Amino acid sequence: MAVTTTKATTVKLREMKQEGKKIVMLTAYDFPTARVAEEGGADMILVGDSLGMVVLGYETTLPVTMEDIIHHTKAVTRGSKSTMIVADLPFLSYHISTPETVRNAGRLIQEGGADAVKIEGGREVIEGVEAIVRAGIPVVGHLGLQPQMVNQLGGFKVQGKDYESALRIFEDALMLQAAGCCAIVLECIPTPLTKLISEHLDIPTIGIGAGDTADGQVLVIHDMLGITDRYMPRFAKKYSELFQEMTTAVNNYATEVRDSLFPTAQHSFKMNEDVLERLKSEINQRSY
Ligand SMILES: Nc1nc(=O)c2c([nH]1)NC[C@@H]1CN(c3ccc(C(=O)N[C@@H](CCC(=O)O)C(=O)O)cc3)CN21
Ligand SMILES: CC(C)C(=O)C(=O)O
Ligand SMILES: [Mg+2]
Repeated sequence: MAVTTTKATTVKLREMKQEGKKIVMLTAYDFPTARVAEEGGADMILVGDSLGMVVLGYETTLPVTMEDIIHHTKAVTRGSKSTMIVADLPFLSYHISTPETVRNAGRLIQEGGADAVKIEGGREVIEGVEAIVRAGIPVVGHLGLQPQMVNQLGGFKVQGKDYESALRIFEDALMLQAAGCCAIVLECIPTPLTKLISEHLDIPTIGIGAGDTADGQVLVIHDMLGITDRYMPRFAKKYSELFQEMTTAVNNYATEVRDSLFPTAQHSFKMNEDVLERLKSEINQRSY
């Protein structure tokens, strides 16, 4: 049975912040991860473009397309009925024009079945955010480390450490709230900056590598379950070692097959003795 009984909404998110209740967000990319996130009690699921890295094996999130996100969002919505689902707007889906931005955000809702969309960026995406919100689509902002900017940043690095960049992120957060965002993800910024932003906003902040001063937390499910054998960001905590567990299971299966220990009667099907005898004599008679 689902732990979360009522689906989080934009209104509920604000209430949770006011009541000091931390918001729990987790990524999911398919039916089983959505089931686990929902049954585990997440308030929100993010179909992140990180799927390009943890599911599709790319080096960055840049190759991820609208079709990829829609395809995976459909699987996630089939796996979770009572959790608010946010889908990432992928690279190039909101950079060309405002009409194209609204169209793409709308596709994530209409085709994917998401409840809200997330968009990376600050002042440069305000026009797009306002237009999406005007269409009735809840928007989550994303500041600090914006992985879609990796080639300009020269790597996945902590942001907002100096005065100028910290002030810029702070101002961008206020502008995103004014533009109608229902929450803002803060990625890889110093904890004191997260605190300042969270205190000055009415909408909740959701941190990843942003310390304990955000109004909620988000992690990539493959990181926290330990499903990946790739590098892990330092901020990601492993609550399980599933890659190791799954590899051991595969290894045990391989050994049992090679040693003829699997399958046993338990995993096999019987045939009526009479039927078998008739079959054997018929095969003999026809001399196959
Ligand atoms: N598996 C996975 N987990 C994530 O959290 C994640 C993704 N993929 N892909 C999209 C973005 C990219 N993210 C990342 C990826 C790597 C680091 C990382 O390695 N950071 C260094 C610090 C780098 C520095 O500041 O010098 C670290 O040691 O954590 C950080 C964020 C977060 N997101
Ligand atoms: C890291 C989170 C915030 C994200 O944007 C993603 O998973 O794509
Ligand atoms: Mg993302």
